Amino acid sequence: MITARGLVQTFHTGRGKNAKEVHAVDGVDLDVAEGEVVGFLGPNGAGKTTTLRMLTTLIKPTAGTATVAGYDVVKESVQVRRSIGYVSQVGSTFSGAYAGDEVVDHGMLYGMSRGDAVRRGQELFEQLQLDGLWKRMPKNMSGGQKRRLDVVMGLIHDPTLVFLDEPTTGLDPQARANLWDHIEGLRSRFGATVFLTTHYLDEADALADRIVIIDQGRIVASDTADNLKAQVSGDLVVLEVTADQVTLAAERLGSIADGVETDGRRVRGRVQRAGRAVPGLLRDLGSAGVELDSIEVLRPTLDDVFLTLTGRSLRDAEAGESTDETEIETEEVA
Ligand SMILES: Nc1ncnc2c1ncn2[C@@H]1O[C@H](COP(=O)(O)OP(=O)(O)OP(=O)(O)O)[C@@H](O)[C@H]1O
Repeated sequence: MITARGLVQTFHTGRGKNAKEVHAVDGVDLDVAEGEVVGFLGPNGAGKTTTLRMLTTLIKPTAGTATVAGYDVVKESVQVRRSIGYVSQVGSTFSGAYAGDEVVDHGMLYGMSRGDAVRRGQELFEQLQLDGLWKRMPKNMSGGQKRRLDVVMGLIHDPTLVFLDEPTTGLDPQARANLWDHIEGLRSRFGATVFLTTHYLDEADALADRIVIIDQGRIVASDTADNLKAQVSGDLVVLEVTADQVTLAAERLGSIADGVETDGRRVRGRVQRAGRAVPGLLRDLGSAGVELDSIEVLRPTLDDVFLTLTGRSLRDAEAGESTDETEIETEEVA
């Protein structure tokens, strides 16, 4: 459904001695199969939206090639646009009209008849729990309702491939969970292929069959969440013991764990497949005379994966990015 080879997007910002090249996307290869739900994960400024904008034909790649739904993003951009749904980060509704009218107009832009657009629009309103809001202006909707309306706009023409750019950013937890259900339904009910960007780890974890991680314009990993976690981290085992047993506990944990650290009465270390290793560890601790106050086993998170791959945590990576933003003067390519 999506194939990209060596995709590059270089922005030129500033003028004169302030001129600067921003390598927003720096050689991205992607393969997304039909029916897959792929989560495109990375910190702010990693290049997610720029990649998406190239794949949805909104900007031309500086270099590299991509086909989407079988069409070349540069030479056959019209066909690409007809084949995809796109829910942008900023949303696509114009707040001065009724929601239903906007949706119908949008469908007609894709060549649907008014009758079909109304029928499909009403169906989607119902499925996305927007019933009763057909004659409401988007500006009078809640954030969650507006976001779901964006999703309706992206789906009105029944695309088999849907791009969602940070679909749940800014939503409260309940609205997020609700939208997750709908995104899951895109595949289960409509058989759609879904490519979504996010910087929420739990979102990628919950929704995606496969996670592609991008950092500084380059893909640093691509696999299922489970495989990514299994490859890089091991589970974190945390023991709590009395102060006089910390050294002994650390020594015993050290026999099966990497990177053992102590912190007050806590001893922690990373253990491969802790589920299998912990019973033996408990016996070992028992025979060494260590009495445990508690033991906790924490499965690795995608943040651990990111940390292992890049040496930074996703949150730190984001904090580091924000100062850059103000310097940038926009100069789009296409
Ligand atoms: N039109 C533009 N002109 C100049 N620089 C740009 C432009 N668009 C994006 N950039 C820069 O390119 C880099 C990648 O931006 P992009 O929006 O693709 O990141 P992102 O991963 O989608 O981030 P976010 O999660 O914040 O949306 C950033 O450094 C950004 O500031």
